[in-house]
Amino acid sequence: MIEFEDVTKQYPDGTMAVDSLSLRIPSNEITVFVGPSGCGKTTSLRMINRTIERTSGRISIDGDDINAGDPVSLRRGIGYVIQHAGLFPHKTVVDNVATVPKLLGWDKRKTRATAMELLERVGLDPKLAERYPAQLSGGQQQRVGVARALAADPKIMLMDEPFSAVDPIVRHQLQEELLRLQRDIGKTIVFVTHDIDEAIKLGDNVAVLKVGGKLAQFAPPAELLAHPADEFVESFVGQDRGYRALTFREAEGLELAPVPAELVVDDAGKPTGWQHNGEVLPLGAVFRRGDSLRAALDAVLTSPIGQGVCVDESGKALGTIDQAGLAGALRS
Ligand SMILES: Nc1ncnc2c1ncn2[C@@H]1O[C@H](COP(=O)(O)OP(=O)(O)OP(=O)(O)O)[C@@H](O)[C@H]1O
Repeated sequence: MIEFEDVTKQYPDGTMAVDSLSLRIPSNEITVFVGPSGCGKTTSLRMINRTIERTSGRISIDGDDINAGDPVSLRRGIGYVIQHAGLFPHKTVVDNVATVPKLLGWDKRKTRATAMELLERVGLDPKLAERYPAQLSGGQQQRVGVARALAADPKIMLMDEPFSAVDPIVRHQLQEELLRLQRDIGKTIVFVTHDIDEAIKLGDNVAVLKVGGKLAQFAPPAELLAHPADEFVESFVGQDRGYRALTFREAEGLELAPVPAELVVDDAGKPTGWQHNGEVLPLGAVFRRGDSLRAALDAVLTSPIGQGVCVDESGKALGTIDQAGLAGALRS
């Protein structure tokens, strides 16, 4: 656990960047700092690896004050990923990833094997290993940045707007991959973003900060959406928070109607489209039992006849739900 106790950062020009911040960041989970520009997210993050020193208060990792030891050994246990990846332009991809293991004096073969394994883990083709950063796309560079931060197997990863500089589709992929990776590696991740959707998607817990570096709310995303602590949080999470909250409600309990005759299925029972007025219309999105109500709503909205199809793990149609059925579930 990383604990902030009454932590303040005032820059020499008098700017109060972080004001009496107290919170507990649980181990092996993703905690997101979110808030408008200038609210002190980056300052809070960088105080954890002491690239910015706090003015007062205490920050501890598993009970030990981070100021007790020297910053260099502190940083050895903390990976750091930044916007634009911050890769060394004159080093190849594999050498970028191997930076910290080399500094730690690992033998060459182990270093290279670890670097190659990590590239694969973050979804990069090993063929890219000998390229230079400028020869990669923005999304690929970010993946290398994540691999580099993981190279020395740190317990903690600090990520400062790591996906902000890439287009929305790549950003979505990187978010999905971070969640997949986290299921395997279970690091303590502290992630900074100004994007509330990203915070809600990635965070096990979300800290909403206000300008002046004050903590407005610290809660799991579902709680933030259902019970914003004040008007600031309410306006920050947005007017469509009710819709977003559907992400956290499962489609498990929906009462499905039997598969209708108009649904076209293949030999394996997988739906392929809708028979309607003599033509076959596209299917639209489908959802699974374990998906969220948001996925079920999406299936209803994208179906050409307003019927969302629920499928099992093998993709076989189980039944359907329409707007009325969904509305009933939303009210309950
Ligand atoms: N070195 C510095 N000297 C003086 N003020 C600073 C310094 N660095 C940051 N600040 C100020 O501290 C406040 C918090 O900055 P910080 O970078 O932590 O915010 P942020 O929430 O990460 O912002 P953004 O989303 O725009 O990156 C801002 O008012 C900023 O201008």
